[in-house]
Amino acid sequence: MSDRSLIDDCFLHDKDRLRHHEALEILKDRLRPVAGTEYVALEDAHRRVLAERITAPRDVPAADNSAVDGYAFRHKDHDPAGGFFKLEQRIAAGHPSDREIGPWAAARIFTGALMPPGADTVAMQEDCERHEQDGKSFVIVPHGLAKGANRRRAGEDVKQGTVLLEPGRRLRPQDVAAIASTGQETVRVHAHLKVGLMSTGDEIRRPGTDLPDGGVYDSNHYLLRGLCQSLDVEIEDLGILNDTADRVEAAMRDAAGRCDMLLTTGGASRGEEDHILTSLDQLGERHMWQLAIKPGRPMMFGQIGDCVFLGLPGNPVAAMVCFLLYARPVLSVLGGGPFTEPQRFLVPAAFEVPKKKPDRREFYRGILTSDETGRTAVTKFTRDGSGLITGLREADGLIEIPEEATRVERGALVTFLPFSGMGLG
Ligand SMILES: Nc1nc2c(c(=O)[nH]1)N[C@H]1C(S)=C(S)[C@@H](COP(=O)(O)OP(=O)(O)OC[C@H]3O[C@@H](n4cnc5c(N)ncnc54)[C@H](O)[C@@H]3O)O[C@H]1N2
Ligand code: MOO
Repeated sequence: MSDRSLIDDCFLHDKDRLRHHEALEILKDRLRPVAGTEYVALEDAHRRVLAERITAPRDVPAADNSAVDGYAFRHKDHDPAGGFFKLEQRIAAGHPSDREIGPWAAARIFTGALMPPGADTVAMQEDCERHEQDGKSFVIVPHGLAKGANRRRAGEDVKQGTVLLEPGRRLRPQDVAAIASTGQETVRVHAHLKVGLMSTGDEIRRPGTDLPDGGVYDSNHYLLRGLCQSLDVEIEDLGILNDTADRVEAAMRDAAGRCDMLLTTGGASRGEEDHILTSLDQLGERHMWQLAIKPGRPMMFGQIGDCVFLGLPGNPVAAMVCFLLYARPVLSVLGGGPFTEPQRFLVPAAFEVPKKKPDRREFYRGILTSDETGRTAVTKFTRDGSGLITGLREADGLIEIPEEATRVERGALVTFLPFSGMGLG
């Protein structure tokens, strides 16, 4: 673990602040899953974190069956010129037949119906011709069908005993479908985490109320609520706290007793009106504060008893960037999942930055576009202010510029973190 984990000087140079990768190491080192487990019906399993290994108890599909509506027969009776078969039976899905297909015989068969004994190949009905003669039915099958054509094999999707899903997986619709395909009707998942959301600042007001001079509407609450909902946690709205030390401390103590995690915004830097830091130090332990990143520098991480504490900066852009980079993996681990890193892609820059401060990692708001040749490229939201929700609204993701970079050249490959790879659809 880093020896810079307890830096507490707001006025350090970036090179002395904790770096992004060191912050991730501290988080990984300190975090353990805390959510208990429960059984839920498959109807309620979407987005929950799996707490058991799912193994296929049987082959899926359970037996050979037809992939099309058509005619099933023995391939060896079908010569290169095609075949003329006597229709002897009719097999629909859910109504298997145990009657053997003999030489030059075929069964009318429908998609999903089990192959009759002896048959190994199916011709699609559109490719066949039917004939009625002397009260009997015949079918002419065209030439060129390979042995096994249009037959789905038992176990071709999943073999009995295959591990379908490991614990820790956040279940997507197709994962729930895979569990359903095994016949299992309930599934063990991690219980919802309880997350307290608290906004701070004398100037902050909820929408729907009058805004006094100098007032600011509490956009961060709705930003964090939505971000948390993408992780399916239970949210407790702790409202807005005024900037008085006693109130902030009492509210944090109270919430920490009930919540698995407490997320605050605002009051993270060390102005005289910023009480989050002092309250955390009074009530619990601070594991990090002040990162060499932009935006998001004053973010803090600590714990109050068993409650994990993340103090996000008040500026909305910094709050969102810190949530996606740090709060999201923290919530995932606490909830029984993996430490989720954002997806990263290298994309050509359709912008340039002539001068960037070294020693800190910067995150710009990135908008996908195409360059002159039609290739996908990324451009930067032009203004850098950390209070501009417009940039977040217009962006498709974040552009990550590493510590050592001092400029960005147009056309150079830059790292792009799509919002869709951080749980935001
Ligand atoms: N002397 C220093 N000043 C500042 C530093 C520093 O290191 N030294 N850091 C700057 C950085 S970087 C950031 S980021 C901000 C964040 O500081 P705080 O977390 O203390 O945030 P506040 O001062 O409370 O608010 C900042 C800004 O955000 C607005 N805000 C706050 N809460 C909300 C909300 N719920 N919804 C919408 N907007 C909100 C608030 O009105 C302020 O405009 O500090 C710098 N200063
Ligand atoms: O984190 Mo602040 O938003 O860097 O300005």
